[in-house]
Amino acid sequence: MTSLSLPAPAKLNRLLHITGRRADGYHELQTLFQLLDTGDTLHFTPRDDGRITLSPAVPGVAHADNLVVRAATLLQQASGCRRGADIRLDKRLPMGGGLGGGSSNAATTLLGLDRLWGLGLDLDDLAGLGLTLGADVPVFVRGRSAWAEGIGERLVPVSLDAGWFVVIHPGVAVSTPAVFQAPELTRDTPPITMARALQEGPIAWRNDCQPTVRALYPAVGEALDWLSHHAPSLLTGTGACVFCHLTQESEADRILSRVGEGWQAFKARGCDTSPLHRALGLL
Ligand SMILES: C[C@](O)(CO)[C@H](O)COP(=O)(O)OP(=O)(O)OC[C@H]1O[C@@H](n2ccc(N)nc2=O)[C@H](O)[C@@H]1O
Ligand SMILES: Nc1ncnc2c1ncn2[C@@H]1O[C@H](COP(=O)(O)OP(=O)(O)OP(=O)(O)O)[C@@H](O)[C@H]1O
Repeated sequence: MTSLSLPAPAKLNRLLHITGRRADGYHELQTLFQLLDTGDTLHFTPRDDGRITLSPAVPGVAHADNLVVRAATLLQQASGCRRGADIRLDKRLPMGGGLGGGSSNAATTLLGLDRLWGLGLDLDDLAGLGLTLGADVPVFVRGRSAWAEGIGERLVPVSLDAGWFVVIHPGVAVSTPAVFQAPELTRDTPPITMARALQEGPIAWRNDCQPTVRALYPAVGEALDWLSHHAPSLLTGTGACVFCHLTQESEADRILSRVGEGWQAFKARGCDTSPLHRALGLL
């Protein structure tokens, strides 16, 4: 195989409950991951000398810290593969946006290089490797919108009401560790069953991080207030992005045409199966 171009889609957390805190400081969550048909694109070309190159560099992220490079190196170590790759990353997703951009880049790298290097690892192996890179990586490796528990690694595929989403980035980067360290964060939401969450539907869905993020980042609150005038709106992950769900594309276009300057906004379609897995013929 000479080269491979693959999507790295975004996710939204349509519900996010924090149900506890583990001894290692990580938080136990219940969440509904919604995959989107929009995201970054990665291009992989094999090398025989074992080197991993990445271009262009992601501003503010050192080469060795980039989740693409970390995923590629981890895969080399886990498989004993001596091949390398030149990787190009077309970045569209905002960083620190709660859209899982870095995690999705890592998942696409794991699946892309597994294919390019002919390793034949299965999705269980790749999801296990991915979890060591970040809590959001496994859902992108498995490629299905899902109900998730644990720190995001116990996944049950679900079919969500796909429709359209308007996503607004209010121009601030939110630090995920800072939100999870905030003393006032709700950490004791009683666990619910997946069946109950799905039965209650979007009207009842909320994000336990939202009050803390509103307090720490007023710009996020402003975006939420503005979008809520058009449709019920929520924070995704730890932010900074906020979103609303719409049945018609024309409603999304109408809202987008009114978004003021200073905010980055886009529309995307929800999907139950990842564009990555469709591109690889896996689902
Ligand atoms: C909030 C979510 O976006 C929901 O999808 C994810 O749980 C965050 O996943 P992520 O960005 O992949 O997070 P990681 O890179 O694994 O963790 C970043 C930091 O956030 C905190 N963290 C993250 C996830 C979690 N369940 N509990 C935590 O306390 C930890 O301090 C961790 O050091
Ligand atoms: N390839 C990458 N793309 C984006 N961020 C990266 C990448 N590699 C490392 N990072 C680091 O990871 C951090 C989180 O980036 P990411 O785009 O995944 O945020 P996020 O959308 O808030 O993710 P999540 O929803 O998983 O919390 C960035 O601030 C950056 O320092």
